[in-house]
Amino acid sequence: MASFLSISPSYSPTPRVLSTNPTRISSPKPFTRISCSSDSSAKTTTSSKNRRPAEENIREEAARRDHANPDNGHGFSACYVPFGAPDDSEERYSLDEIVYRSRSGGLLDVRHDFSALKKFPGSYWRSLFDSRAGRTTWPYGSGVWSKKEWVLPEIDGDDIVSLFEGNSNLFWAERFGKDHLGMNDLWVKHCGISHTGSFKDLGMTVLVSQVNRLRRHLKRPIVGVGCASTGDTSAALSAYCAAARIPAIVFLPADRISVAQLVQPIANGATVLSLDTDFDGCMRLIREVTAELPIYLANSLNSLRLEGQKTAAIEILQQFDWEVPDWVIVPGGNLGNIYAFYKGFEMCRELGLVDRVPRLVCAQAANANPLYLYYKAGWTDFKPITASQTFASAIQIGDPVSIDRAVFAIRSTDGIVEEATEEELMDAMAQADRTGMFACPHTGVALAALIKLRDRGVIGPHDRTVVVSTAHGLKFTQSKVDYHSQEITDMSCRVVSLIGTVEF
Ligand SMILES: Cc1ncc(COP(=O)(O)O)c(C=O)c1O
Ligand SMILES: N[C@@H](CCOP(=O)(O)O)C(=O)O
Repeated sequence: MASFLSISPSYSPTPRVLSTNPTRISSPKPFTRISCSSDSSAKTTTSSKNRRPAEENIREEAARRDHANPDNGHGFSACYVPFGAPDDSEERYSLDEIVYRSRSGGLLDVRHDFSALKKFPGSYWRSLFDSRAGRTTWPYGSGVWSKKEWVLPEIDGDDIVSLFEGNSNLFWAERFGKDHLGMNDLWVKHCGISHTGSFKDLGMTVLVSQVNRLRRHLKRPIVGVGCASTGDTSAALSAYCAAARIPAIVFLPADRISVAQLVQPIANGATVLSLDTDFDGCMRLIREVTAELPIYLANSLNSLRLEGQKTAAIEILQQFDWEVPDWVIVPGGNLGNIYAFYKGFEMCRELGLVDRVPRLVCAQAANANPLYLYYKAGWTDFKPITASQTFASAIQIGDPVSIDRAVFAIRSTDGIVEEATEEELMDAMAQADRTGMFACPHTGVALAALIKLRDRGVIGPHDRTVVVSTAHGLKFTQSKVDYHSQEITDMSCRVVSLIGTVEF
């Protein structure tokens, strides 16, 4: 397999543009990095053992680089449109507007100007993204901002709030695939190896950067950013807001998130409200609060988040050297992420980086399965449910805001929705741990769905399959303690590891 971090030995920040139509793509002069020595605008300095003057930081260096190359924009742009709107829809909003819903009350989507992006062939984008991967150049060292032109093309690098998120591990799950599934090409995309321990960092860097732009640059009177959360969105929001000196407020369902998750926003100095309701109740409340007060909404109802999350899909293709896997399995709750994956894959197809998209599987806990029920009913008559308690507590959601986005993603990829009972997800998680993982229960849901699809022969032994691990197991240790202590009512805990003390 190709290494994700492999940079061509003759690394050049100006990728070679292969074009069959040189007139359309004439001298794109893309993203040139200016070396300090040749840049007359650089400050004079006493020492310059690195590529930039000693007193300059990487943000300032990037600003100088952009200042010296004002044509780097290439006219890339994006705006909000109603979700599913035709290309010529007149309803559209600047990303600098504060708007979460279309005129008819439906979802919004961020739409990029594909005619501008298509001026460059897929080979150009592939080599541009590859040249930036895993480096430390501001802001492209981030896995999200390495795809800046496809994310928020117009934001100034100076407004970006990044903790160099993304570039997460995609590893070959050799033993789990072999021992439990008879598979030889099973992979885990570990989005939980991340700054706050979940994939939410990918979307939050984008949303908080845009808020930073609105506050600093455009002087909008936004007093803070708020979200409802089952524990991961709140952690990511708090971290990015703390990094940017922006106040954050988080609404959490009392007693339904792990201690590790709860302590994250507290440590980051966010205002934490623990409410006597479930996630869906917290979501209703934050929507009311953000409609009334100058507090910006950070949940994935806000389509900006998905622009960051979609980069995990692009990264998977990049890590496979732009080969497309057959299946990608994503645990679903509020259902923004399954659409984000679809969008990332589909953009790569439409812009010529790859020639097809993988089939998507959305995996839900049986105790919180509104999408699964809808799928089983042949997509007729969606009914929100009251989700029951599940060890996969971050997806205990009965009324997902992105239901329409998820249906679109599944239908467009000939996808599947599967569910996992508590016993199935906990056993799958424990089995995975025995093969060297330390999976979270949500990843257990995805693995349990995979086991079922293999048992039914839907996924073949040689199908290249990616399971998306959405959070780090260390955030959910109590579920593992309960399992291995065999303290769970009505669960046989058949993959238990004995816990005991030995006296010497
Ligand atoms: C760890 C984890 N996995 C999966 C999900 C599901 O993602 P989505 O809500 O985008 O469906 C969430 C949050 O909802 C989560 O926190
Ligand atoms: N699991 C999420 C639930 C909220 O989802 P969001 O993507 O709409 O923010 C969480 O961690 O809060």
